[in-house]
Parts: sequence; structure tokens; C-alpha cells
Amino acid sequence: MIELRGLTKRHGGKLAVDQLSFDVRPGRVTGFLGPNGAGKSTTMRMILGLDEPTEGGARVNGRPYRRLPAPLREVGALLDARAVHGGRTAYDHLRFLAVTAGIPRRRITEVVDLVGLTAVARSRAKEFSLGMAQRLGIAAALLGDPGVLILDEPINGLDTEGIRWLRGLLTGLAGEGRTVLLSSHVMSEMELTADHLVVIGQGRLLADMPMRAFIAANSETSTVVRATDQDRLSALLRERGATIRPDPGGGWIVGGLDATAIGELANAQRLSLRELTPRYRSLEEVYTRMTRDAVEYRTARHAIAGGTETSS
Ligand SMILES: Nc1ncnc2c1ncn2[C@@H]1O[C@H](COP(=O)(O)OP(=O)(O)OP(=O)(O)O)[C@@H](O)[C@H]1O
Repeated sequence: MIELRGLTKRHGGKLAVDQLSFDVRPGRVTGFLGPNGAGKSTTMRMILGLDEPTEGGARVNGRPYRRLPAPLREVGALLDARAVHGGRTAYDHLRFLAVTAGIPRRRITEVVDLVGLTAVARSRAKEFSLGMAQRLGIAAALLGDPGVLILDEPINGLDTEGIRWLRGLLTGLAGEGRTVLLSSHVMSEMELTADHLVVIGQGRLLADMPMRAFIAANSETSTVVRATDQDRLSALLRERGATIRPDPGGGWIVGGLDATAIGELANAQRLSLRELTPRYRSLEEVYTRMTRDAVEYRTARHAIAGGTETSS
């Protein structure tokens, strides 16, 4: 369990993190989202005692990180996969960490196997691709078999197989009752991996809710409907003020009436339906709309447009 209360970090005149309060609970993967510069890495660094908060604080398993008696056994973290001594082999890097934390050697072999680096464990880290470096960082995070994992952008550099592997690993670890906090800009993957989302923008909390609820709450309701008598159904729906447009897959996309109301209407008119599917936006669509105003580093095109771009 990770608890943030009023966590604030000021760099000179700039608020990087602004009064953040939320809990990261065990038994699920919590996705940590925010545009570039939103304050995710600074927040993670403060949780891990690497940056001092200006105000407020963070607790891991009830204590500030620096007061944990055996931190590596309680919290595993990956902040920067490239922050490894390049001249060391993967095995030596892990052995160095294990010795410092009193972790037995056989655990090194276990985690090297777990992340799929056995064949290159004796190679120097500087020869590693980014994907291999991420796997090494994940191995280091898992070394102490911790109940809490904090991973900043671990997906970067992983190939398709690696991404799939990481998804299975993280959902498995959460399934064992561990606390997993994961940041990523890869929305499609976040949608598949995270159960819960925390979204920040310009250092402030924008959302803290289950993934499904986040998407549903921020999606306009629309429903795909197909009926045996499409014309009659569309006439009925229009009468009720619904908006209707053809669905490329056949049938209609209906707005302004939810699936329950459409089903009841069809039932009352003895119209048989062949499809009644609520449509939700993807996490990427919802997230982009939500954070549009909180984006600090816009592309040149946006800057020139002066923020007048229309919604997608
Ligand atoms: N050491 C520092 N000194 C001054 N400003 C900093 C420092 N570290 C971070 N910042 C600023 O704090 C803000 C938050 O940065 P942070 O790296 O935490 O964002 P982030 O959400 O992790 O971004 P990204 O998605 O790009 O990794 C940014 O405006 C950044 O420029």
C-alpha cells in the first residue's frame, strides 16, 4: 500500500507536484498517467525517498520509505533502466544489490530466469538494448520479492513479446496481492494492464478511479443497434429524440438514449434486436480529451494553433 497526502514539490518558482493525495492499493495494477512534465517521475522519486517533498508526504506500508527497515524487500522500483554501471555484467549488477540487502545468491538466478536474461547474464550492461536494460531493471526491482512495485515507463524499448510478457508478469504479481504502480505513455497497453488509474496534469490530480469507470464516465454514451426491421427502429428512435448514424458494420450507432432505454423501447414495440452493444471510447481517446488542457509541452503545431484545435 502506498499513501500520498498533500504531496507537493516546488522547483524554484515552479510547482512540479501540487497537493497530491491518493492511495495505491494492493491486489491491482494502478496505472499512473499524465502528459510529459506532469510530475509522475517526481512523484515516484518522492515516494522512494529520492526527492524531498516541499510539503506533505508519502508512506509505503505505513512508513516513509527512508524509515523502512528492509527497503529492497518491501519496495521494488525501476525508474531509469539505463542507470546501471555499463561495465558491470547483469549478474554482477544484481549481485551487488543482493549483497547490500542481504538477499541470497539463488534469488539472482531466479530473477534472471524470470525476466528472460539467462543467456546474457554474463554480458556487460552497456551492450544491452533498451529492452534488455528494462528487463534487467525489472529483475532488480523483483530481487527482494517485494510486496510493492513502482515502475516508471518499463514498457519503453520492449518488443511485442516483451510487452506481453510484462503484462502477464504485472497482472500476476497484482493477483498475488502485491501493490503495483506503473507509469506508461503507451495507452493501449495501459488499458490492457491496469485495473485502476491515477491521472495527473501539471502536478495536480485529475482522476483516481477504476479503469472501466474512468472510460465509461468520460465516454459519450453511444450504442450499436441492429434490428430485423431497421427502418421501423430508426423511426422510433428518432421520435424519441435519439441521434442516429449508420454503423460501418451494419445497423445504427445511436446517441442520446442508452442501451437500456433502447432495449425497452424495442421490447415495447415488439421489435426484435440482433445487436445492442454500448460503445466506449478507448483509454487513449478519453485520456487525450481529459488531459488536453493540462498538456505542458505541446507540439509546435498546437502552439501555433494557439490551442484552438477541435476535439477529436
Ligand atoms: N530537478 C529539477 N529541477 C527543476 N525542475 C524539475 C526537476 N525535475 C523535474 N522538474 C520539472 O518538474 C516537472 C515535472 O517533471 P517530471 O519529470 O516529474 O514529469 P513526468 O510526468 O515524469 O514527465 P515525463 O512523462 O516527460 O517523464 C517538469 O516541468 C520538469 O521540468
